[in-house]
Amino acid sequence: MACSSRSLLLFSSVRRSQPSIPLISQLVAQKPRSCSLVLRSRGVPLICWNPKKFRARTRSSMAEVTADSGKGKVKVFDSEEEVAVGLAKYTADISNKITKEKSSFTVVLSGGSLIHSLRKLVEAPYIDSIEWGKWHVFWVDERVVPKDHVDSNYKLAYDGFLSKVPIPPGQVYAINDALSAEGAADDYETCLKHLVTNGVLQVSAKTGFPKFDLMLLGMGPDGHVASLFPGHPLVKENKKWVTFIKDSPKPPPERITFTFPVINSSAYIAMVVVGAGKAPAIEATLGKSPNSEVLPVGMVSPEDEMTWFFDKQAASKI
Ligand SMILES: O=C1O[C@H](COP(=O)(O)O)[C@@H](O)[C@H](O)[C@H]1O
Repeated sequence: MACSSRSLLLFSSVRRSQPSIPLISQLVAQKPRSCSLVLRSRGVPLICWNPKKFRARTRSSMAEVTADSGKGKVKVFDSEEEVAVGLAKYTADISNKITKEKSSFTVVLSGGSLIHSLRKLVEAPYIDSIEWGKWHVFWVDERVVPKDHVDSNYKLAYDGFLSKVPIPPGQVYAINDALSAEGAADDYETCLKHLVTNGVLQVSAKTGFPKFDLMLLGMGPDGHVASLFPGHPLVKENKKWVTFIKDSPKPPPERITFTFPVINSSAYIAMVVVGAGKAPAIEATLGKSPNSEVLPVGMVSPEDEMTWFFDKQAASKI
């Protein structure tokens, strides 16, 4: 890269060191008199941007509005496709921030539509910018079924995400699918306690519950998060780290789930919600006159930062 105060030239190879969108934005923000960005593949220039065109692209392609709702940052995107790009950028940024500071980055996934929304993270430029070797992956909830069952949240994440990135297999913490719901919840809690003891997982100084770095969560149309359903007594569990349910209103009935004290002790939470079918629960939670009955999604409140990712349909009633 050659860069003078008012002019700037940037070369990069597409596969290994493609500049990230934030880097490009930063460079453009310096307002150099001239700026060429040339992405090269095996020495062959592929794309050339000038800053004026890039600014136009940025404006039209980042159709995103960010606001503060009082319950966290709200990002609304034009389409689900753009939600996926925004989520990839957000996740890569947090991963890079934490992996600069620590030797482990603890990430919790939900099942459901969240995994589809993570698809851009396994594409360039994001996949190449992440220190996958430091990732430790957990599930906020899991269905008590074999790992190769179509209902398994592990299988969903493996097929759509984990099989595409080089996270060491020993740092992917699936439930023990040979156990009962109760046994699997106890076993998972024990596993978390070991990870606290060996320093992979931290504990919140405020609550004494484990403090994960990032939770990437989805929400059901009824406002449930993890396997914590509206009106179910499990939403009030305040001692256990991991618990179980045998009467889930959404099949399959047997599941294990993190409890609210664990969810709310995490540093960052991204709540990813797309589609018109989820707009009523979002209205009840973030709308002008929120419902008197607080849905589980409305109880989510991490220690450091909450960010909501919506497409226009999910945000249509707020
Ligand atoms: O059953 C579950 O549902 C929720 C929401 O799923 P979605 O497909 O409506 O996004 C999910 O977050 C949870 O992990 C899963 O077990």
